[in-house]
Amino acid sequence: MNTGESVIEVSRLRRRYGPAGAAGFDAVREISFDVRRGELFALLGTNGAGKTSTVELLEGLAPPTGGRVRVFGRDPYGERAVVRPRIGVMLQEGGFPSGLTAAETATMWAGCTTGARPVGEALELVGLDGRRDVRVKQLSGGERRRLDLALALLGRPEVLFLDEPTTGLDPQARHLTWELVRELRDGGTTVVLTTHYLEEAEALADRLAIMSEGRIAAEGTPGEVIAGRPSRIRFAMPPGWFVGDLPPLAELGVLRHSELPGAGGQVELRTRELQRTLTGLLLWARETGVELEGLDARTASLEEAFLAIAGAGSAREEADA
Ligand SMILES: Nc1ncnc2c1ncn2[C@@H]1O[C@H](COP(=O)(O)OP(=O)(O)OP(=O)(O)O)[C@@H](O)[C@H]1O
Repeated sequence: MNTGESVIEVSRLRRRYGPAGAAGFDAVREISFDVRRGELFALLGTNGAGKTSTVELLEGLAPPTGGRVRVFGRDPYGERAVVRPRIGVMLQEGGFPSGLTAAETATMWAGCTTGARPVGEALELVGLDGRRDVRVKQLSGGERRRLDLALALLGRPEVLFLDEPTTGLDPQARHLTWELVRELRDGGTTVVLTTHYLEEAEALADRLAIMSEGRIAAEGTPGEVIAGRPSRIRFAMPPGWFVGDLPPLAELGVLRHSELPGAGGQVELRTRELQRTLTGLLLWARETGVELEGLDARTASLEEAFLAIAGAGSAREEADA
């Protein structure tokens, strides 16, 4: 359903807290990206990277300090009355009176929503139809998250903002939420997701951006973001054999190798040419009759890419470059 048309356009966006000068803080530093209609776009980053500060600008909750944001071609802050009815926002902890039931909460929220879908339908979408008469305070944490999602869906939004939608959900409820989000996306809803679960981004996102210190450090499809990271090969050398016995590693395309401490001759190789390195290694093993125990080869995961890009693993990964 991605039509190529941009529904969110962000250009050199800035957000600063506090006064100009050293006393203030630049949380969002000239970031640019587009989100296309029908696409699921994930915003990732470590704590404090600037995700919430960015999303709040997209939702029209605050004006940017600089740059430009457009949703449906409109200014979400200056033209909030036009933009707000077309977006759905799943808040972290909706903050509703906990004495109300799930259905009463949704009914109250529907009263503030233009063209709201029936409350029963919204609760059914998130699998809470059987819990409609339960008070919010008696819902589990995961059920409350799903109620937050039901409220965001009441207005049949064209653009849905999901902030950590599966935090506190058990694996089954998480997968149900993923299915629902996919169905919404397949039905044409544009979704902007912030999450700390990298497997969630990998499972759902058409494209993603990784924020670090207020900037976008990487952007693209999950495959594109991962592609730049080296793959990993692990095995154990049999007794009496050493890394120095392997063919020249640089000729096999190995960027870096390490011998894992205390792990019985475990060797780890990093390569951007997995097939070439692996072929060379296996040919050598056949020629010498060596058994590479526990041989394991894998392409980088989004988590590895994230750790490298967002900084936590930067020093080590820079050595690969
Ligand atoms: N109202 C505020 N006043 C001053 N600084 C703020 C304010 N809100 C956020 N910040 C700072 O801006 C930076 C970005 O915060 P933000 O909440 O956008 O990050 P985030 O990526 O959403 O983090 P998290 O994953 O922890 O939710 C942080 O350093 C934070 O301390």
